[in-house]
Amino acid sequence: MGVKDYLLKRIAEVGAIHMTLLDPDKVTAKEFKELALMVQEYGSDALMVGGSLGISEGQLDEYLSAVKGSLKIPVILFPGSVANLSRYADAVFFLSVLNSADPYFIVGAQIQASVLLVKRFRNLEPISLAYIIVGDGGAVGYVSNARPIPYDRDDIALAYAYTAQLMGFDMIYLEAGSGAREPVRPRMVSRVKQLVSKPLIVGGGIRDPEKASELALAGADAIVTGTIVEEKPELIKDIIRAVHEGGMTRKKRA
Ligand SMILES: CC(C)=CCC/C(C)=C/CC/C(C)=C/CC/C(C)=C/COP(=O)(O)OP(=O)(O)O
Ligand SMILES: O=P(O)(O)OC[C@@H](O)CO
Ligand SMILES: [Mg+2]
Repeated sequence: MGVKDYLLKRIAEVGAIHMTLLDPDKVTAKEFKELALMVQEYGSDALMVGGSLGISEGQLDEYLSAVKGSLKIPVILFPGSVANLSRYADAVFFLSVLNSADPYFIVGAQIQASVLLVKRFRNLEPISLAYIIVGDGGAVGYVSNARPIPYDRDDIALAYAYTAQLMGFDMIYLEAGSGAREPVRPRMVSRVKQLVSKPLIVGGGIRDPEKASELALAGADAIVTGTIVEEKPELIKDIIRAVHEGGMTRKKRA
């Protein structure tokens, strides 16, 4: 089974899945492996690997080849640039920053990456992703020259998300930015989810089980946490459980 189908299957089973984002720029290769195995043990459904700045192709190969074979959950690249590809991953989020003001981040980097995927990385499964930056925006908002959607403008988020669905993206990601002071608001998530049927990923600034559960209940199909596992790994077990419980509760209500 491909990675996209696996994610869809897990979403159907548990209502909402958890994905852990590890940034090779922030941890050593040894810590990377320990954290990846730890989140797998606690039930995280997939590992995303990326960062906005500071990762080289050689570093990705080194970190990922060291976990290949010992991880059962899929490794999905979350590239901050065309250089962030590695044959040791299972899939790549083929992302487009829909609300960037610079066409390079909407389609320019992607045409460069597409050639590499055909010529050098045939084993990577591309999963197209509409990446919509909200609120704080974090490093990714700055680097991709995004015009972040204000936290309270559900109507604009909805317009972007529905556009993404019409354009045929596999998945939609509402991103407040890594380490955001405030995550995307549950009301925005629930309004987008009411209209859009594509899997909805939510991330940025989610630091506790309560917020994770609230967003899963509001309609997030996948919750991403990154910074918390680097800073307070002891919290991750409860966050993963909260996502799955929130997802199951929403599924029962539906
Ligand atoms: C489609 C392919 C293969 C490449 C293009 C990739 C593009 C357009 C990237 C531009 C947008 C960008 C910078 C995305 C970064 C996504 C990401 C890894 C976010 C998480 O990083 P952060 O955590 O925000 O940043 P830190 O480095 O501060 O942790
Ligand atoms: O690091 P955090 O704040 O968990 O954000 C994760 C992810 O949404 C960033 O791309
Ligand atoms: Mg980060």
